[in-house]
Amino acid sequence: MMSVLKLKAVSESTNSNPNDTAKKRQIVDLGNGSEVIYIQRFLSSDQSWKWFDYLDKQIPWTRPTIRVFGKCFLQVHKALPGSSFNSVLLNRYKSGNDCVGWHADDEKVYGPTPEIASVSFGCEREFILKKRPSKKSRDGSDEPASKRLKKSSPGDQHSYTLKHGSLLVMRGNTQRDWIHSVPKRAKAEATRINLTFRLVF
Ligand SMILES: O=C(O)CCC(=O)C(=O)O
Ligand SMILES: [Fe+2]
Repeated sequence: MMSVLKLKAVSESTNSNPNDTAKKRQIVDLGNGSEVIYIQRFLSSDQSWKWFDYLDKQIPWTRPTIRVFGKCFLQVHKALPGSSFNSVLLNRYKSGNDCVGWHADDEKVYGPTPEIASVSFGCEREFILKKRPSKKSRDGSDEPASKRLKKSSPGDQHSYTLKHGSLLVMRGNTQRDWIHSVPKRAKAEATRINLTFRLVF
């Protein structure tokens, strides 16, 4: 499913204005140590279209997902002091028919509390986070799943429209307690490219 590709550092600057970025930063506390940060205008529209064109044309999109190790060429950590990333996964959604099903990025290589920073280019798509339907709840109670399901509340699902040039970060216990997806959207005709920065141990 994935291939490894070496990519040279191509740019050190993002053109993002730190004051503007700070204004638009939304931090959502999902509870129990899970947190999401969303910055709608992380990159300017022009800069984001340059990235889109570069990635769309230069990456050999023979597979839907490509993993790149090494130096991250977009300085995402500037917006996230204290965070570090050493790999980036590239996803291309040719149209609204391409999607990612419910999953958590909880593989052992990402450690116990993975931080995942996702930058989006091109067509807007919906990103949904949903509380993980676990067999045994993480808060210590072990009621059957049927009972817990009835307790689900609107706070158990969060949806973001990932805009061109936006940054969404999942951190803390988000991969342990939540799952996420990018569902099919019949109306989304254009291509979306998404980069997810991760720290692989
Ligand atoms: O395309 C996205 O925004 C999310 C992709 C994703 O969940 C993943 O690569 O693990
Ligand atoms: Fe994911």
